[in-house]
Amino acid sequence: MAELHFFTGTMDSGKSTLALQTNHNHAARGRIGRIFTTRDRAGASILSSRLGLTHDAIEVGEDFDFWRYVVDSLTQGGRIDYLICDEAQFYRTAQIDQLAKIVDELQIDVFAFGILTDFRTQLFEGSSRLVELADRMNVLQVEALCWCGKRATHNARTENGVMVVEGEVIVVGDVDQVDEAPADVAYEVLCRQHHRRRLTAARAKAVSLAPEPLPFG
Ligand SMILES: Nc1ncnc2c1ncn2[C@@H]1O[C@H](COP(=O)(O)OP(=O)(O)O)[C@@H](O)[C@H]1O
Ligand SMILES: Cc1cn([C@H]2C[C@H](O)[C@@H](COP(=O)(O)O)O2)c(=O)[nH]c1=O
Repeated sequence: MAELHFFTGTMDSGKSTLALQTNHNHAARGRIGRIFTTRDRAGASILSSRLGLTHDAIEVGEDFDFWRYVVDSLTQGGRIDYLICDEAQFYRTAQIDQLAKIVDELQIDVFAFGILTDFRTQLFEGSSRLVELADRMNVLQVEALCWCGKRATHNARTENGVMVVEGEVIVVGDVDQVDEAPADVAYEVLCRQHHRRRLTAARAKAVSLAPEPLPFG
């Protein structure tokens, strides 16, 4: 039976690496797949991992129709055994619904990868629908760590080095500054406590270096 798999973790937890490994393992056994992504840091129609691997991919635009794409491919004599879908947090609800229909009606495995929540700690549209529909939800085993050493569970956004909790939901960027991001935007993974307190690594360092007040009075 085909299944809809959702692999999730914070930014920098290895999702894109696992997406490429999954594709490699299936392709190595003669299965034929298609790779999709959207708004990858490396640019359009590329799936990139921080380990240096990249692969051509089909760019998923706002109006892309997975069901139509797969049905058209099969009708034209193509073969599809599985789909790899990276940055799935950015997909629309209707697109996740199409992926579920492809699994159920065409018996094609779908492996979706994405972060669960945005910088405000709210579910992304695509991830929310995947949580509702996936046959299996898997949290990445390689843990990204907060600066304090605890498991990172949340993604923080900084502007000019200061953590923010308001703004556009989608801003492509990296845990280090990247060329494509607005000059002042970056991300940092944090544990929940430090996300709640808006305590990034830089702020924690600044606080710890602040001089003790002198014991007057
Ligand atoms: N120089 C490196 N050596 C070993 N592992 C690295 C290196 N750089 C990045 N990584 C690994 O790559 C992971 C990020 O992989 P990636 O697939 O790009 O993450 P995601 O798609 O979840 O954002 C990091 O958590 C780390 O484990
Ligand atoms: C938290 C958050 C992230 N993003 C963007 C930043 C990156 O381009 C991707 C995540 O990619 P990764 O491979 O998992 O590192 O999402 C965003 O647009 N909005 C956010 O709130």
